[in-house]
Amino acid sequence: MKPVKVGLLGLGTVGTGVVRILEGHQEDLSSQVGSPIIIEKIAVKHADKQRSIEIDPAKLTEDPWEVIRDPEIDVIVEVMGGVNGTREFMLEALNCGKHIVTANKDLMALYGSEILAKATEKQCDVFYEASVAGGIPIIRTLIEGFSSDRIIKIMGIVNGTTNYILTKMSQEGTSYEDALAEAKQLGYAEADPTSDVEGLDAARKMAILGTLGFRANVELSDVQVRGISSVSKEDIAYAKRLGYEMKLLGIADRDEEEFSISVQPTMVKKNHPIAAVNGVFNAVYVFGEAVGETMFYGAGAGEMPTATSVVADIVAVVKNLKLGVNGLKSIVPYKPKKLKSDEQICYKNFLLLQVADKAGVLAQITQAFAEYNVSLESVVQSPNADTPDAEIMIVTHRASKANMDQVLKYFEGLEVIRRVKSVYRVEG
Ligand SMILES: NC(=O)C1=CN([C@@H]2O[C@H](COP(=O)(O)OP(=O)(O)OC[C@H]3O[C@@H](n4cnc5c(N)ncnc54)[C@H](OP(=O)(O)O)[C@@H]3O)[C@@H](O)[C@H]2O)C=CC1
Ligand SMILES: N[C@@H](CC=O)C(=O)O
Ligand code: NA
Repeated sequence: MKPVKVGLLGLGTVGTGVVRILEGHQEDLSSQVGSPIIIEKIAVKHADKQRSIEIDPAKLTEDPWEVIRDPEIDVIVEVMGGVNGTREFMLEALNCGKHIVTANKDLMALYGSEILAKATEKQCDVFYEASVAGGIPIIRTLIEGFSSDRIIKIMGIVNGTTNYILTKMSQEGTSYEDALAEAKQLGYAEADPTSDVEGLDAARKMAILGTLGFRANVELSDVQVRGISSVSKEDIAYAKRLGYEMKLLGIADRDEEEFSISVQPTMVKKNHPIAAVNGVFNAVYVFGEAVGETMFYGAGAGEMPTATSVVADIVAVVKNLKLGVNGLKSIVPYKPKKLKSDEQICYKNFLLLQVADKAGVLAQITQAFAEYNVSLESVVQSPNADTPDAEIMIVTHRASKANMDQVLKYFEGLEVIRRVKSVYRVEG
């Protein structure tokens, strides 16, 4: 049994987990694929860095090209991150006939179609299960499990860092800054956590899920993005008071052939299963025309859950090697991309307004909604303890994004509205 040789690019949080699993589960793995899987070489930035695992120093290099061009290596496992440079490494690895396993959603969201096309040309596998929702096998599920169905909606908590922060703020009253520092320390956050908190990491993952679910080429620029940096403890408290949990939700939904994809802080009704997903856990809810409701749950980030998906992808590559069927499994989007207009994007909204506490105010506000055909589900007014003003919480029925934008514009000219404090999408 000739061993299958793996070259690792990166030995950080995820790379370390990959080494641990490949070493710790070697017997199980080799009996599944019929060969030992061994790590031949590892590229790192700092070869002399102290590591939490023991590594033969002869395997380490600071030159990724040495790994990519090593003729002994069959599979390149890319867990170093980044886009520029990494894209070139991946394309060259494919040119050298090597299969790729990557956890890099930035790369797959931006250059996935180029990399997958090259893989098909070179009859190589490119698997990227760890790039979305860490340890949850959601990519495999969309490609294989739902190959027979038509996906109508995908709704996901796909960023562990922000779910950790929102959960800490909601359940323990932790400050945003402290919760983010903890998420960094636990290895959940990206090298630059701005992409977590501003929703970009989730947007990249939703672009990948949208492409797989709708079989159209969804690009990052097609995803409307808002992060959690403006979510206050007060917003979370108001959400709770009305029976909702605040979550950073990626939502991809379609009507017939037209779809929209967004990432935004969303108030989710407490009885929806996704509202109960807390901490670093992720969940992806998928509604298929035939299957109906399904939901997949698990750790979305962290060393061992993410490495589980990476190693499962290595196993898949090796099984294909044995069968001689590499390069056949990537989904090439074949449907035309038709994005919904703002008139077609409809959902419920929550608004928190600070208003003058005097007669006729409510009438002026409801008039604005009536003007733009937005119907209201509930209106709650309460005094504001710190000012002579009042606060009004409003939940609308489903309304088009275009009409809601008009209402908000109208509010800018209303003297009785001191401030629109918050606006959130509502689900469930
Ligand atoms: N952390 C997580 O929970 C998850 C991460 N991912 C993705 O996995 C990838 C890796 O993440 P993570 O393990 O957290 O990242 P880390 O920052 O922990 O590790 C990065 C590794 O890559 C090495 N590296 C960086 N740049 C270079 C370079 N130019 N040449 C050679 N080696 C380099 C570093 O070397 P050195 O150690 O010497 O500094 C380090 O070992 C990213 O794409 C990330 O988005 C996906 C899902 C979950
Ligand atoms: N930073 C990401 C890591 C996994 O993709 C997250 O927090 O989800
Ligand atoms: Na996954």
